[in-house]
Amino acid sequence: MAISRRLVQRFQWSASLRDSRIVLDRTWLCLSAAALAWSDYESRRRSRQSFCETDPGRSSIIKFRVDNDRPGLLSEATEVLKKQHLNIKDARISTADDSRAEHVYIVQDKLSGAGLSEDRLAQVREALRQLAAGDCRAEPWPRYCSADVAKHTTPEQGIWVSYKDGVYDITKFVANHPGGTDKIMLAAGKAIDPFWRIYQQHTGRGNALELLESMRIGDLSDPPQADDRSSCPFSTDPERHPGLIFHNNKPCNAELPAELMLDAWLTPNPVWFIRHHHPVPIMDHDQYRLVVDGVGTKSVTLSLEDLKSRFLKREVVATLQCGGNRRSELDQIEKTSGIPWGFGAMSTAKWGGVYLREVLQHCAGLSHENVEAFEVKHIIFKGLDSMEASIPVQKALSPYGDVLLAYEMNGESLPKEHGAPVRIIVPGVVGVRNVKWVGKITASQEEAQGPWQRGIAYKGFSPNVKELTGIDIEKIPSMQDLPVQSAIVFPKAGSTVELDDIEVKGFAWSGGGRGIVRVDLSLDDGKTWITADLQDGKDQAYNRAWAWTFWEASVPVPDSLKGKDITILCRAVDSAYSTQPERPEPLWNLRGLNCNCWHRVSIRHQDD
Ligand code: HEM
Repeated sequence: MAISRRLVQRFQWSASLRDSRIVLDRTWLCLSAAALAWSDYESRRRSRQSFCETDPGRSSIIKFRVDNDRPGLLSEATEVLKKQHLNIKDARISTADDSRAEHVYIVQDKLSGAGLSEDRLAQVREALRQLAAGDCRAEPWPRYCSADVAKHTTPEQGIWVSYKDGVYDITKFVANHPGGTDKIMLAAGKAIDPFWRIYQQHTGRGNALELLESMRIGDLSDPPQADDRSSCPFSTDPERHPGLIFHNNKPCNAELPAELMLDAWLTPNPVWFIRHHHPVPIMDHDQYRLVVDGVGTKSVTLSLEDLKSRFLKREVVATLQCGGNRRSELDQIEKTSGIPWGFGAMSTAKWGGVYLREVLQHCAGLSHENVEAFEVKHIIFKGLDSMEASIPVQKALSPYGDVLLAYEMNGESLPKEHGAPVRIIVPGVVGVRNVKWVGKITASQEEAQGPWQRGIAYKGFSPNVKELTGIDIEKIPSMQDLPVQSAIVFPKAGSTVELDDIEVKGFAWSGGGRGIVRVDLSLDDGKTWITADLQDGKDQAYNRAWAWTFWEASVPVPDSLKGKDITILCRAVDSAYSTQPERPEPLWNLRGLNCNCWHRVSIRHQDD
């Protein structure tokens, strides 16, 4: 029976850990990619050109087909392989409806770091046969050279890439790539190593390496030389505050720790959350030029000094939140794809700069008449790091939209980390539109290009959508305003409280400038509620409440819960009387965006 039809269950070794931990991988991406990769394996093997029967290559494949699979056989087999002094780079099982199964192990000789000679393969085969009746084949992993990889650049020929010493068939994965089809296709037929040196989020904490390994089809006979560390594009990134919670460092993605969140309504600059897509660009402020152009404008070029001297300085207090904030809660239902943020991918600052609308209208001549006449719909921001995003022209030009070209943050010059010399602040709108290090602003009839606007990165799908083949992504609107949000910051999950009243503190915020009208807390899963006192941020202007509102409450512990585990939950209501949904399950989406369900914190009450 073909492997594709019976690949219903798959275990994957984390190649980087190489320990005995088996990871049961249920991600949509892995499953579909793995199923397809393995179903294609046999046919590719038959047609391969440069497979060398005698050269052991860098790894070997052990295929162990058993008639009667049983629980624990995988562990027993891996023990046998370890005793044979093998590194297990990957392990998978495909099971049929009956009790037959095929175990596939990718192994490497511990001593030589290479695949196994014919003699060693025979020994391994014999050792495995002692475990269960069935057929055991051991063979070298197919070997290809870069020239073979280069021949595979279209869906018809298969889209292949190489990474270090591996060759991968990514044909079926391309449409599901979170960074967009255009970006991944840049590497079709090539080594992805140089691309991943820039986008190092792939080799950080996420699941990209595991995904890639699931698509492996062979070894690369002429791998690129090891990275030249001195050319690391991140070597000039700024020093970072050690108190941040780092998810990645290249590029940096770090969140504000809960312990520091409520210390000040304006988050201190050094502990502001960081969400980068690239290395931090180095920019001499005297050389900085901002180009403003596009349909309905007369093109202008402005220096930092022009912005400071030719326009009134404005100040706006705004909270920014990443669209993936609280993604880790959705990951608990089923792994999504992206940084597993807690609730700290948001922070607040007083931004100083000039109104974008004043630059567009008074300097570049983008009047309301021109917007109508030239059918301008979007304002596109291009960052010097090659990030690109856009917002609707209505938001950019609204006298109440408060979109800023910011050169100050909390009274200081904008730090490099946060976009110096100039960044965009789009209050009330998802963080990714607040483009840092902005070099060009363009009025356009079209949205910005790229994965962060048109790709899947910031688009919300229904919980049913687990893979994107056949879905017209362009038709799904990209995120702009964010929904109402709140979280309990204190007490911390897992802590113990002793008093009869629990002091609970947190924040609430909503997109689109909608203020917070109420925050409710419950200790009995929403049967009864206590209303919190709103603190800093409660008096912001109608529909211009761009910053978060802090809240606190003293919640009496009922006798029935004294001395027990208690789950505290909160939900906020915004000025549109929209409130947070109860459960995360109906919010689950492929990219893990917009998680704003009731926030729950479990603690223990200690009764004296
Ligand atoms: C070939 C195998 C590849 C795999 C398995 C892969 C996988 C992934 C995954 C899982 C993510 C989400 C990461 C996260 O948000 O934490 C991602 C994002 C991304 N990928 Fe890839 N990728 C591949 C190739 C590439 C290539 C060759 C490029 C560039 C030319 C690229 C560019 C990007 C970009 C720009 C993002 C978005 C990063 C961000 O928003 O910060 N990827 N990829």
